[in-house]
Amino acid sequence: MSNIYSNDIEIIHFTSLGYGELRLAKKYCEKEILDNLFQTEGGLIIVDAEGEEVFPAKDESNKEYYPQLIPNTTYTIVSEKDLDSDTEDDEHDDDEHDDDEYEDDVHEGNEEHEHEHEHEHEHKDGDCCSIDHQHEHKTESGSVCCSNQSSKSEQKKIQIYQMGYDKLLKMREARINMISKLYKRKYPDIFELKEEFLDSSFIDPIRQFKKTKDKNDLLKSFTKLTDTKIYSFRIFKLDFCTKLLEEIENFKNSGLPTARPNSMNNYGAVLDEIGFTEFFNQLREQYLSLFTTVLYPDYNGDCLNGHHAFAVQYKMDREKELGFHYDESDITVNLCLGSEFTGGSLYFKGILEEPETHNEYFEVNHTPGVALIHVGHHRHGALGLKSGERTNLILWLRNVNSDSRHTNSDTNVDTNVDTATAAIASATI
Ligand SMILES: O=C(O)CCC(=O)C(=O)O
Ligand SMILES: [Fe+2]
Repeated sequence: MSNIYSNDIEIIHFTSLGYGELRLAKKYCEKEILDNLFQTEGGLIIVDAEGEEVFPAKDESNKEYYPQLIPNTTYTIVSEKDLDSDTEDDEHDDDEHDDDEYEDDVHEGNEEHEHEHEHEHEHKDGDCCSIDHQHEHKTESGSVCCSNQSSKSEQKKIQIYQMGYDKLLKMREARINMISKLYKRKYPDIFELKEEFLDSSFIDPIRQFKKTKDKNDLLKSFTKLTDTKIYSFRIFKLDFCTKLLEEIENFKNSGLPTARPNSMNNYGAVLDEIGFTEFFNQLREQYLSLFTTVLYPDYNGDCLNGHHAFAVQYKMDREKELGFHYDESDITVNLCLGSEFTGGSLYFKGILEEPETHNEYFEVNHTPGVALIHVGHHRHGALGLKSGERTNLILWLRNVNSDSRHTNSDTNVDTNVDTATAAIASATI
């Protein structure tokens, strides 16, 4: 695996059994930091690609030592606690064969989003309560009292899901804390949204609309691309896009913990984790919602109250394309930040819940500074990059109450939605 970081810092890749992946500079790979980032609570086990346990390890005199981790290598992190609960579950599970499939999902996957699938699975099965209800109904002892009707095995599933979800939240919190303490921002002034960042074609119609209340004024700078409600428009001035791109690079070169932006894209960064949550809350509340209310009232565009903001990156020697999928959002904004590239166009093939649109094929090229807006369940993918490097800012906008998969009762929906489910999968089709 080549080193993807431009300033040659030594990066270690970690995958955590069932809890996602992380990249981290070697200089941060101390035991305490790994314990915290992976919430192993002291029971850290590090396994190399050959399945050898490299930590805990003992030298000839039986003294425990911490290993030298090799850059550009992937290690698996396991916590003793997870192994313990795995064993306990197995012991109690002998008479509950119905649960086997579920147990496999929980403990053997290595993607955060597998929790998401479990959640979907529960809905398909007609479970009585969503994860958020479980949160609310949790008793002090941690047991779930969701419904008298739910069977013991269902309750157990819920508990396991809940534990995984809580752990994902804590892991996310640990990353955010570490980043807020150690990250040296390149452009500190861009972390707070200012009107001067906005392109005049974005802000002028808004000013006009506030005077006239005429929706046609608002939509003046939107170009309709398809009858299936794909539009293009500008949001930020180009020099802001360049600064944001440089900030993302600066963050990646810091070697601080970077989680995958979602379950499909391997490269990029979660902007909410590096300090942009309030920025995008304001962009959504004060500006984007005006447009989505008019354009997408039937897709929750009039009641958005949360987001997941991330950057995706494509480069010739690593990820070049993105498979066919739909987003875990109500509305998606996709803004090309640059820099120089050919290829990588997006293609769209109809909205998931609207079969009459499924024979659509619409391709659109990216232009730095230009954003696309589309229905989250509009099925799409990205064609292969032909040269250069492409970075896009993606905003998954949501009404967090409309679908339990999007909700997170631990966070204030008006200030930040996302989430452990930042895991939140784009679903592959
Ligand atoms: O590559 C792109 O611009 C699209 C990314 C995307 O569809 C996604 O992250 O959900
Ligand atoms: Fe997508």
